[in-house]
Parts: sequence; C-alpha cells; structure tokens
Amino acid sequence: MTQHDTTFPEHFLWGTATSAYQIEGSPLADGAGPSIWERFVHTPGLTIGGDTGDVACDHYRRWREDVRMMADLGLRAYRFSVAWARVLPEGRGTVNTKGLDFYSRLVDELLAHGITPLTTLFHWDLPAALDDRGGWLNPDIAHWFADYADVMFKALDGRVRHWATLNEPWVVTDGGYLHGALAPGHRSLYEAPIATHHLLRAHGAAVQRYRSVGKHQIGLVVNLEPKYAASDSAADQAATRRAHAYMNGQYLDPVFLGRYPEEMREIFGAAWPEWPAADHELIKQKLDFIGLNYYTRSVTRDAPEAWPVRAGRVIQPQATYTETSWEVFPQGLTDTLAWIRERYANPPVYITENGAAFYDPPVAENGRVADALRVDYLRKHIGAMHAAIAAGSDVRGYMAWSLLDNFEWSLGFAKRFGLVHINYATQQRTPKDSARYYSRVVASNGAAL
Ligand SMILES: OC[C@@H]1[C@@H](O)[C@H](O)[C@@H](O)c2nc(CNc3ccccc3)cn21
Repeated sequence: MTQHDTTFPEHFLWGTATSAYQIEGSPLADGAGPSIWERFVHTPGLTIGGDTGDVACDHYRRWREDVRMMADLGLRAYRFSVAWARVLPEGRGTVNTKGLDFYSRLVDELLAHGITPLTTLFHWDLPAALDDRGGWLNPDIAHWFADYADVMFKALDGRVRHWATLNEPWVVTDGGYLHGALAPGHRSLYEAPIATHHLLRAHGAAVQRYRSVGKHQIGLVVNLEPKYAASDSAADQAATRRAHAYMNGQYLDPVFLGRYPEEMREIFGAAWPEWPAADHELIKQKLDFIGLNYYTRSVTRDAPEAWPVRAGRVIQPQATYTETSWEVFPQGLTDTLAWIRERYANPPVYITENGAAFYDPPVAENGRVADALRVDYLRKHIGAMHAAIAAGSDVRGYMAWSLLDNFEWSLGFAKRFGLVHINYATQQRTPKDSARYYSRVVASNGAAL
C-alpha cells in the first residue's frame, strides 16, 4: 500500500460483528424455542463433521468476558443478532422474559464499556414453530416479524440506536429455498421468489412499525458481490447482467426503487410471480442506512448448466483465495460502494461484515496467532473503503467479520473468520495478530493502516 492519509471521518464507527446462532450456544436455555438451525444441524449429514451450535463459543454464558475483551481491544461498536426464538419461543405470542433479558443485559454491558450496539433482528435462525406454519413461504410472516420487531424496539430502542431488520435475504433465499445448502434446506425454483418477496415484505413491515415506535435508525443488511464479465462476448455480458440482478439488484431495487430487476423474469421464467402494487409500497419504506456485507467479487461467464441464473464464476489464477474459495479483491468493495452511491442516491452505509477465513497457524507458545493473511485482508479492504469515502460515499462504520472464530453454518467449525481464536475444547479466547492490528487501526481512526 502506498502511504497516504487514510484518516476516517470523525465518529466513524469501528467494530466487529457476530450472529446469535454462530456464537451463543445454549440454544434451548431459559425457555428458548428451537430454530430451524437447531433442527438442521441435528439432521445427520447437513453440516461438516456433524458440527452444531449447541455450544459454539459459549457466548450465552461468557458474554461479560467477551464484552470485556472487546473493550480491552478498544473496539467502539459491536454488531450482534437476536435469536428470535429466545425472545418468542413460538415465534409469536408469549414473550420469554429470560430470553429478552439476555439481550438487555448484553446491551447494558456494551454501553457500560462505551461500545455502540448494532442489533440485527434476524440472522437466519427462524423459529422452528414458524417454519411449521410455512416460515418465509407464508405471507403472514410479515406481521409475525413486525410483531417480534415491535417487542425488541419497545424493550431496547434508545439503548440500541442502530437496528437492522434482516441479514442477507439473498442467502436465506438462495441457500434455504433454491439450492438447499442452508436451513430449512428446500430446493425449489418456485419457492425461492416467494421467500424473497415475503422476506422483503417482512422487512418493510418492521421498518413501518419502527417509524411508529422507534426514535433512531433502521436499515437492511445485504451481501453484495460485484460481477465483472469474463469477456466482451454477448453471452458473458448477458450472464453478468443476470448474476448482478440476481444477487445485488434483487434486494436493493425493490427497497429503493420499488421494483424488481427485469432480469428476474428471465431467470425464473414462469416461476416468477407478479406481485400487487401494495406489496411494493410496503417494501419501499425509507431506510436510514444500508448494511453492506462485502467479501469478494465474481468474474462471471455464461454457464448454461448453472441453473437457474446460467452464470458461472471464473477462477483468477494470479489471485489469493480464502478458505471459503473467495477471491481476495479489495477493489470490489470500492466499486460496490460506488454502485450504491450512484444507483441509490448515496445513502448512508455501514460495512456490517468484511473478513476472511484463512488457515490460521496454531496458538504459539508465546500466545500469538500470526494470521498475516487476515491482517493483509483487513488492511487492503479498509483502504478500499477509504477510497470510496474519498470518492464521495457516505460510509459511517466498519464491522470486521468476525469478533470470534465461530460456527460457519453448514461448514461447521472448520472455517475460522475470527480476529480472536477460539479453542473449542477449553473455550479459551486468544486475540490474533489481526485483533492487535485492528486495535491500532481503531485507536488511530484509520491513520495506522
Ligand atoms: O461466511 C462468513 C459470513 C457468515 O459467517 C455470516 O453469518 C453471514 O452473514 C455471511 N455472509 C457472507 C457473504 N455471503 C455469502 C455468500 C455465499 C454463501 C454464504 C454467504 C459471509 N458471511
């Protein structure tokens, strides 16, 4: 990196991110109901090594220690999610006060340490009881979700001033309803668009409810992956347009522009429904920010065999790849922020996830974890974010994914994204070199990049 001023705006929010099912453990403690991930992981063969979130990072019991560790690292913010089924074991109806109290105490502890909470209401762990009623395929889920959000807003708003409705509706739909790799494990061309639409209606209903009871900020967290055509051929250009619409425009266009990308009907054909105008009005609630999860890009080619988008990823031989086979491409973050700025009139953005799984060396005798690849990844992506800010993007914060090594969904514990190493046998936490590096970045507001 050439040395140049990378100081960030005053009050830029530096932190880390996690999600409930990936770190908490004790999924059924204190009256909590099961989620679809509780069911998924206990179905043989669905996670690598049969790993489950039964214990994970034991954060449900070690949360004070973890907040103290964030404070010791000088972190200013913490993005976490609420396990819906802890608060509403049936997904709706009676509130489980012990579940709600866990999050209330966590928020108070964060605030007591000068750490700003950013709270995600749904990070994939749908209450199983709602899945039994159709889950994201049931149109009633919009008000089930808004009623749950209302419980959280009334309990925590004011102490929590940054809310996100959903984490990555694209992954919920693509993984949970189209390809089936994630809970609830459906594989249906017809269910996927329905799930997408009901996720967006639920998002809109929660934002609408917030406008009547909340006093602070609410947004939507999306994973965006810039698509670069592998060649100038018409086929590759068309495939790139389809892939971009499917992963990027499919969620932000309805929220900001009130319509789905036209490519969606080309992708889904007869499986793509027409929705009433009232739905689009509900979805198109004004947001206070976009939460952007950025990890990688895709060099995209025509791939007739790659159902249903018919777009494939072209490996870049000279590139560095992470343990999840994602190309390290910081420029993609700059380009994605520019796309948001230009297409949606420069809304405020928080980078709500950015990070990488690499094969980390073991904890050395001196207690170090020399995760140099992750330090380099963070340095380059924070630099790429700064370049977008210099070009006019209104980026207000950056949450590194993740605070802790954690349960990586169907990949189990095999992939480590944490700035802090977890010894799952002892639950010992060990800040990696990347945590020490990130502490210096935070303390200098980006100057020590
Ligand atoms: O995979 C790392 C994280 C994951 O642990 C988070 O829970 C989730 O919010 C998350 N989203 C992405 C990016 N999107 C994505 C793309 C393809 C498959 C799965 C996730 C990465 N991550």
